[in-house]
Amino acid sequence: TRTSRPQRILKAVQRKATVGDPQSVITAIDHFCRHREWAMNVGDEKGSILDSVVSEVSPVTVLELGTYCGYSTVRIARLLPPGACVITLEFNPDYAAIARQVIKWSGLEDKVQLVEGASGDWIPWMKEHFGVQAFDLVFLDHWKERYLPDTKLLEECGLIQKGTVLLADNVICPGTPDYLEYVRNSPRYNSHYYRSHLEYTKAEDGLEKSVFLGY
Ligand SMILES: CCc1ncnc2c1ncn2[C@@H]1O[C@H](/C=C/CNC(=O)c2cc(-c3ccc(F)cc3)cc(O)c2O)[C@@H](O)[C@H]1O
Ligand SMILES: [Mg+2]
Repeated sequence: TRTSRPQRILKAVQRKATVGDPQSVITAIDHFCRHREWAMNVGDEKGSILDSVVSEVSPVTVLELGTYCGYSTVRIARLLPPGACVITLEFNPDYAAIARQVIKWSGLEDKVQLVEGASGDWIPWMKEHFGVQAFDLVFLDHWKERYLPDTKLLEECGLIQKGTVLLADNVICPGTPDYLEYVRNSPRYNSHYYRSHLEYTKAEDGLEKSVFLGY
């Protein structure tokens, strides 16, 4: 096909959403993915759970792993108070380029730092390069087999501290069994499963929220 699916998602935003109106960007993407072409955004149902966790945590610094088209980046950034920001890592340059435009259309670029590169390469530099002391909230939505190694790397780098909340997408579908086993069995995390559905479908999926209890 001439264009990529992310390019068609951006077109839908530019056609249907209002510049500077994050909710209209979210609505445009959800409508496109529900009625035209499925895509792996967290979606409206799980997105509402994401919203409630963001509001509950009211984080100052958020890390998102896996930007894709920027749908969940916009969901998170629109709820952040002035001075708070989300750092989002994306290693596919084409997806990053689309996400930058989606984030710009929503008018939230001041609250978002999109970093192009692999999570494993960038996490060790977060303190030095971005002045991050620790993350208040981490949203995991990248390659499912990277959830556990990146969580361990975040721990080793001291970027997860007492009270840090990890929120993981897709713990059922496609599934992240090793990550789930780790956070649910570790004495250092308090975990809760939010049962929901795979974006835009009736299949079961859910989000796992894990609060770090400290060492
Ligand atoms: C190297 C570390 C690393 N560093 C930086 N960026 C990275 C990265 N690894 C990956 N990325 C980027 O993140 C995004 C990938 C996300 C991967 N997500 C799913 O696979 C997924 C699948 C389904 C589903 C598909 C088909 C079904 F039938 C059912 C369910 C549903 C979902 O919600 C899903 O999130 C892309 O932008 C990658 O470029
Ligand atoms: Mg996902």
